[in-house]
Amino acid sequence: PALPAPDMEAVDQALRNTLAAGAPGALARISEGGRALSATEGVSDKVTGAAMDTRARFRIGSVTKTFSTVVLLQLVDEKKIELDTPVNHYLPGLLPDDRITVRHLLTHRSGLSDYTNAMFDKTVPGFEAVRNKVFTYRELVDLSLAEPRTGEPGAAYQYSNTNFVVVGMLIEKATGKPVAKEYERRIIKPLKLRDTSYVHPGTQIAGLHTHGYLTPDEAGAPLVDSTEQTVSWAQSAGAMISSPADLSTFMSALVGGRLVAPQLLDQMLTMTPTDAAGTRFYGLGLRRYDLSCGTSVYGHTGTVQGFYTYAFTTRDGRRSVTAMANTSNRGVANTALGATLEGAFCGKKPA
Ligand SMILES: CC1(C)S[C@@H]2[C@H](NC(=O)CCCC[C@H](NC(=O)C[NH3+])C(=O)[O-])C(=O)N2[C@H]1C(=O)[O-]
Repeated sequence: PALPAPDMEAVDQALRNTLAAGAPGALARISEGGRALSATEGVSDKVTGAAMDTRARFRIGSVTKTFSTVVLLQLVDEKKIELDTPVNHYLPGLLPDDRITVRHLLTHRSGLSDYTNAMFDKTVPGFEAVRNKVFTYRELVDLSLAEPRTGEPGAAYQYSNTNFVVVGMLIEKATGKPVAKEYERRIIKPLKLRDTSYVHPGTQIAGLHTHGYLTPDEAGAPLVDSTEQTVSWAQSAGAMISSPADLSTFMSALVGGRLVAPQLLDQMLTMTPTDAAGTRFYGLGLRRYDLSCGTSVYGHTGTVQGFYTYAFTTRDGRRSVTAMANTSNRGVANTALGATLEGAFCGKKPA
């Protein structure tokens, strides 16, 4: 059934609420049938006062995980990697448990702890300590292995960046190439994503881009411009740069079967619940949200210092939405921003 028209009033109200919750700016871009509806509020640069611009690039954080999953599943299709084979078969001795499989990584069921919890326990000091640092994948995995594991392999969903750092290692081992090359060759070029790039360890966002502002833990403390960083603490788990239009192109191409073989896309879309309400799910490097109007949308969220992103599409890929606020560590901003999805996909609420 065709979706109701987006409720742009509700979308814009969600953006205004996001600013009221502390974001300097927020945007939403809805693409459908070759047309786009956009809404922006506030500023993309607190110094110049430049307005938020849906054409501008920004850091997408963990939406990168879906790009990494696509590359890995293409390698599975090419018989270079098997989903239910232990990671240590490909990377001998890396993990302390031979039972951890490639699939456990993509479903966040490996039990490997997330090193970023300790790394960013104190938000601004943690960020300042790593913003110009360059880590090897191995160093990031070792940070995780220094902490207790969160459970037995396969036992439970427990989100961990470590899983997708290991995915990056698998991609580089199987291809002999840096992940940047594989993203470029397998996704960015074929889809003509002109505003999407994997930059590591450079700290700049090239071209027209939005500034991101990290909200400190201390109430009332000034926001920190966190736009420039290596994102080396995340790499294949979160270092991608993109734009609202490119993310919608990517997500609708993904569900439309243009990136991953049908039987592997089915596995990507095979979801397990991640919340008590039973409206949030995770498959292989992909989230599903069940919205209040009964529509299920597929995509990923991203939190990287100064940017919070939602990038979702309908199962048929006909309507795709990117929403972004240029602050992070501000839970309410994320919650307010999330309401854009309801307006964009569910349309006007019944009176
Ligand atoms: C599961 C998440 C939320 S966390 C994960 C990843 N982002 C990170 O791991 C960075 C976390 C710290 C970022 C920082 N927060 C603090 O420092 C708090 N002390 C901030 O808000 O900028 C990403 O992106 N994912 C999000 C996702 O997938 O939605």
